[in-house]
Amino acid sequence: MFHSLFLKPFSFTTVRRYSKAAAMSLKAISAQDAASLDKDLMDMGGWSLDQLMELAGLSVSQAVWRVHPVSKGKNVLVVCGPGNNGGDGLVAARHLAQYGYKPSIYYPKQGKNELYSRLRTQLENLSIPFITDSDFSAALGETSFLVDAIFGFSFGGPLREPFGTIISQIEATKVPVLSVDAPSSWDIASGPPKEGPGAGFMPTALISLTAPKPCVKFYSGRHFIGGRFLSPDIAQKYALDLPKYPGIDQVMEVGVDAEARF
Ligand SMILES: NC(=O)C1=CN([C@@H]2O[C@H](COP(=O)(O)OP(=O)(O)OC[C@H]3O[C@@H](n4cnc5c(N)ncnc54)[C@H](O)[C@@H]3O)[C@@H](O)[C@H]2O)[C@@H](O)CC1
Ligand SMILES: [K+]
Repeated sequence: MFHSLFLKPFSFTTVRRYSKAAAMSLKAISAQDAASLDKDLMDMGGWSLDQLMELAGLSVSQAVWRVHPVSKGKNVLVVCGPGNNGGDGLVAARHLAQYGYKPSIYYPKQGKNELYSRLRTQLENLSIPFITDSDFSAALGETSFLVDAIFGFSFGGPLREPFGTIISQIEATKVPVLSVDAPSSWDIASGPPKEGPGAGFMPTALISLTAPKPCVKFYSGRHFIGGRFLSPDIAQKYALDLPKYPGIDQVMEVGVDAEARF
């Protein structure tokens, strides 16, 4: 099932801030279809997971630059989950180091895929620190920006520890947060939990990869689209819009408040 996302009417200020192309409507993709789309890209489209993750992570790093340019503070804490959303965060951290940031990574439950081990090696070779559980609170206090790469479209069910505690800590901080693909702890379809960790979690910015997920209708904040690898045939199969990225950008801001219509 697909949902259309239409941007709220733009004020004069907003029109000046966002290009006409960026004011396009974008259709959302369900978690199930997002997983199926990825499989199609890899099974039939000739893509490998590494390639998709590299482009997703590159988009994330460019969104960080837009929201929090290095002049605003070099310390960026990237919190990574055990799946591919965490992998996007690892790739983004590598780019951020190349851009002049000082990223650090909190990776409490590293996934088993050897791809994550290779990304970790690349980061360690750039002397990017992986912080320990006991240092997480202090790192939260010291960072000027946080990337939430904990869970993406495969998140489901009540939060299992240690992630409930981690989300609560992030929620309690005043540090600006960019969430990758979905605010972690939010149900991909029904949005923020009614109570408990994540119930009050509203990141400063969100980057949707390939297409917004339905939970974006509960989101208010800066919203970007990234993952510039969608081909027209796949877009057509899933009835998605092909975002009109400007020039060589890997990311495009699509509006401050997106509103889903069902
Ligand atoms: N086409 C795209 O847009 C691409 C998306 N990618 C990324 O891949 C993500 C999806 O990756 P995955 O399918 O690996 O899944 P996720 O990274 O969303 O999460 C899966 C992990 O979270 C754990 N988990 C799920 N629910 C939990 C709960 N309630 N409590 C604690 N742990 C829980 C699972 O055990 C699993 O380890 C996307 O959101 C996106 O960030 C890219 O890496 C590749 C291409
Ligand atoms: K996330």
